[in-house]
Amino acid sequence: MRSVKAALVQMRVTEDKERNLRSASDAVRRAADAGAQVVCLPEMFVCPYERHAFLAAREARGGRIWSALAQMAAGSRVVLVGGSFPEAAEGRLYNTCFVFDAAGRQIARHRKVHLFDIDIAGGQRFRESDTFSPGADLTVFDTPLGRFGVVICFDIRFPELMQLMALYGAEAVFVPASFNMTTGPAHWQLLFRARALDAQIFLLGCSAARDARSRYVAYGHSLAISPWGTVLAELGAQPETLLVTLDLDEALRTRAQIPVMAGARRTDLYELRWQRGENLKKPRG
Ligand SMILES: NC(=O)CCC(=O)C(=O)O
Repeated sequence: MRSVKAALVQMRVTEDKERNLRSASDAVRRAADAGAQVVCLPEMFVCPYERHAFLAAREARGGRIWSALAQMAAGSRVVLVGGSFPEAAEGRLYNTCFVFDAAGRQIARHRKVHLFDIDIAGGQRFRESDTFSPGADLTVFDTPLGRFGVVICFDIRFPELMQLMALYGAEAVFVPASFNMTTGPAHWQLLFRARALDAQIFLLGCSAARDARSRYVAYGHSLAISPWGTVLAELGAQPETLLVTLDLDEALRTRAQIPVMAGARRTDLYELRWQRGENLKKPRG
């Protein structure tokens, strides 16, 4: 069995960037001490989920946040899916996740592809595109533990993205996230289970802990779903770290038994294709 121990850090996010970095670093260290090999942080783990906070916390690659993440990975000897932070680049801002190997080297970068613009009558309203530009990459990366993918929060609503990552060999996809109190109770678990089944992969969603005093209230409920659609573990709303062991061969077993992602697709009738595939590893057929 090719097993991987993963940790999802559902941390409390405050206005204080340095305090958030310390909380993240302590949690990564504790997760590594508990045996985690890959650790994921939440979307925007350095600042509250609000436009003014995004602007105040923005930094370039190589800055304080990026360097702190690299140190966390190297110091704890884990693969680190570094949540996300407002990345300043090319005169724009992106909602970006950097991934580091256990030596602290950057091995992937995902800029959120689908920006969170919703307007629900009597419920949550948000316009992420007022602040951020969208990314344009499908992010699949190799580690000594297996081939993984990363998307950010609202990206989970787009089944094509997860299926494409599965075609490009991802066995587990990490999702730094921050759902809210309108769509969280209604859609969070359902979306993760649906996407895990669509793509026949492990899906791991890592949210910030809920803070009822903040303007944007995160749902919490970080969770891990198997390629069979089973909820392996799910947290509540409080700060806590979820530890879960993934049997990566389950993705292959599931595909062999129900060949949705392995042979049964009618590619003579329809096609699933990443338009900018030149930088990606070969798809699995
Ligand atoms: N931060 C986000 O992208 C939130 C996505 C969300 O809440 C949703 O319903 O989708």
